[in-house]
Amino acid sequence: MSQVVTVEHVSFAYGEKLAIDDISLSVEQGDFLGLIGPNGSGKTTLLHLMLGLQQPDHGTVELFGEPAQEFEDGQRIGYVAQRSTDRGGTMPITVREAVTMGRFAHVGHSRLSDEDHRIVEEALETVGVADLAGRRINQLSGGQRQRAFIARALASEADLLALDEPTVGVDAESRDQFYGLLDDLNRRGITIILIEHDIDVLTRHVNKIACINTELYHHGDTVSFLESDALAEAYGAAHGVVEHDHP
Ligand SMILES: Nc1ncnc2c1ncn2[C@@H]1O[C@H](COP(=O)(O)OP(=O)(O)OP(=O)(O)O)[C@@H](O)[C@H]1O
Repeated sequence: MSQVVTVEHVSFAYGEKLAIDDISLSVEQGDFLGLIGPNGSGKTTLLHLMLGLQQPDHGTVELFGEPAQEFEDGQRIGYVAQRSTDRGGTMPITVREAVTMGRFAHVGHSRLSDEDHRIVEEALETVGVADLAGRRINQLSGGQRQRAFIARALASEADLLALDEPTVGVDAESRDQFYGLLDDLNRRGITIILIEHDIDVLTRHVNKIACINTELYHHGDTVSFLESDALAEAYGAAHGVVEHDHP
């Protein structure tokens, strides 16, 4: 089984504040990995380190067998950043245009071929946004927009999807549909790393869990995670802030 991401003894601090402390883990091809931990426990930071978007202070990260900071094959990775359900930061382009941009990595600035257009249309169909293709991205609901982002990653033929709380602000039904779509993509062999706060939702979909709170508390299959004390330990640890449903 080939390794998609390999993290070895990685530490990272923002100034004096240690955010990631000596974490080692690997993501294998075909994994659907859930990243869980309290607020401020370092999930987004670890994801950025895994994708080569931030450089570790100590330790090494490899992406598809190459040092993450030197990794240039960007179209192999589809990254849906936190808060991308917000309308504000999104360019006023149509869904089809956004998904078509996913093909540019393959063809550079040359003209898209019929095959490229076919791949774009197939990606729109697969995630169920074909009927929204002419709509502007910033006029979609949060759930529709997330699916459009996934379509773009599919059009680029990404084999790793990384999603940071992709369904914040999305209603429960759309969220279930979205995670059903991720299950389908994972069954097709796409490796997925997902940050999601709702542990019930997370454990229904992923097959591996990394539970962190600055340090790694558990990395392994979902069943062994549920049988362990990792969650209580990570949420009880001093680093992060435990979430409450009510203030
Ligand atoms: N740019 C930054 N500068 C300084 N500190 C930061 C920065 N980004 C994050 N931090 C701090 O690093 C720690 C880890 O943050 P990170 O966003 O990785 O956590 P998280 O688990 O993703 O949080 P959440 O669940 O709230 O999104 C937090 O204490 C946070 O305040």
